[in-house]
Amino acid sequence: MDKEEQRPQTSPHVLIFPLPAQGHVNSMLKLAELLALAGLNLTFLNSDFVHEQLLRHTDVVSRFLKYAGFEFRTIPDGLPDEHPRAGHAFMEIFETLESITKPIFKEMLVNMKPRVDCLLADGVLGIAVDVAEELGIPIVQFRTISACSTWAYFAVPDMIQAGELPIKGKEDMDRLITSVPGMETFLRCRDLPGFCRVMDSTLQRISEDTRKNFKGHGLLLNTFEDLEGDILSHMRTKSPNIYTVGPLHLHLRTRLCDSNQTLFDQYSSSFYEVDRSCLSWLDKQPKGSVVYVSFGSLTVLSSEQVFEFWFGLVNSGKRFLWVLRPGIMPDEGKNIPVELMEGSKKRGCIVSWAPQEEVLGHGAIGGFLTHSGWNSTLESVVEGVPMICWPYFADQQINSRFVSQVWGLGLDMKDLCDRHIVEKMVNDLMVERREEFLKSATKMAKLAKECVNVGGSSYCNLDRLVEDIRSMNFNLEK
Ligand SMILES: O=c1ccn([C@@H]2O[C@H](COP(=O)(O)OP(=O)(O)O[C@H]3O[C@H](CO)[C@@H](O)[C@H](O)[C@H]3O)[C@@H](O)[C@H]2O)c(=O)[nH]1
Ligand SMILES: C[C@H]1CC[C@@H]2C(C(=O)O)=CO[C@@H](O)[C@@H]21
Repeated sequence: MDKEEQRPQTSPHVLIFPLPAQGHVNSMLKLAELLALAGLNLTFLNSDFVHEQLLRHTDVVSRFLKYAGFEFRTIPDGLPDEHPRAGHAFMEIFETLESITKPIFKEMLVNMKPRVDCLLADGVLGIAVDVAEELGIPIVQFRTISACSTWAYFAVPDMIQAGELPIKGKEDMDRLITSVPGMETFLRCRDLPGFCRVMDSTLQRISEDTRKNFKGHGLLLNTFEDLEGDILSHMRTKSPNIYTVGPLHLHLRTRLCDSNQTLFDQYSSSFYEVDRSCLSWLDKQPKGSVVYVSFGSLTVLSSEQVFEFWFGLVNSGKRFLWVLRPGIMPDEGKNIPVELMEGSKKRGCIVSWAPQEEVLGHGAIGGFLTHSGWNSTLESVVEGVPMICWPYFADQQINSRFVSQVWGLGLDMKDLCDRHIVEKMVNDLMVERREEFLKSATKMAKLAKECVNVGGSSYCNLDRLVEDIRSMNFNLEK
């Protein structure tokens, strides 16, 4: 039987379309498997480039063969293969998604068999909302960032109207912002999503896409009520139908174990070769003694910045596991000082890409120096690992403010890159304030697990989403 004949005929056909970026594909694949477990027919639309990386570095495509109604399709993202797809240059993808991908996507939807009954699109893909409207296809949007950052982006027009944006230079960065409901007492200019620092077409695009998130059949968020309930209550005054279904990686693990599948086999959806040797290095380290350092898939650092972090880590005297992703440091030519080489030999392990979920779950990890990408933040929350936050761009600035100021799960190193500060913050997190942070991190980890267990808010919201998608297909269920 070919794929079409295999699809369960009484289930709606949902097309899932993530922004072609690691942090979006990771969470969308978790969601896709959860929906496949619920028996929906699914098409997962990757960019050609992303799909090539997944085929080269993972077995994720073969993993989904067990779901009868599941199919991968691909589409060009419009960028040349050699494009770095990282740093601020990543934003160029939005131009080619609009000019090249959008017409191909529309044509694909028109001709797809079976027809697509519902689009489940990335909340930052305005092109999907436009095409869904043109073709009259129901759409649910999944914004892969935190509720707090989504809400801040939603408020950008209000901040402009109130004269709170643009930010008026370095001396203005600690001014409190009062136009984001629920954040009036702690949100400074410097904590706004990074794109708010430059009033350009990028901010306008994301702000407009965010306003679209609050239209359509509903908004999915990879978060949970106990973490962001206060902000979610404000958001629900503008969009009553918000499904909090996260933490998705834990939610999937829980449901697979509940469905008596073989114990959840950790699978990778990485765009890079995963170096698992760091796990055996961790096995030799004392409990809670290692700082894990990773800045995600899009961050780009100068060699000066890399050396400031490196000196700070070595001078802290703590053990560290550091991910130096291919392309993170474009000006790689600098010579590495001998004291860094010596210090790293004694107490460090450096890899190009790690099995991060397993690393954060390893007993040797005592802290996480992170860029505050939302998946990394949730993965650290789930494992009860305190964080030092060094945001690079986008939603990361506001995530780091909530981690430190609202949730009490770590320290905010925003806008600083100095070896002495790195050293001090590592020691504060791992020694001086260790018990304080471990107490709040352990409590939040417990709440995360309760939300994805049977009867928990995220568990119930996912069931509601599946039923709502089914009910959209009135002509299938009678
Ligand atoms: O060595 C590594 C490093 C990271 N990861 C994984 O890669 C993902 C990284 O995602 P995230 O932490 O969200 O960071 P980015 O890759 O930077 O994600 C982009 O997308 C996110 C979700 O929209 C945003 O929150 C970020 O700001 C944005 O940069 C996570 O699942 C990690 O577990 C690995 O598997 N191995
Ligand atoms: C490069 C970033 C532009 C916006 C995207 C995003 C979002 O707001 O959904 C978060 O971080 C990045 O993945 C994207």
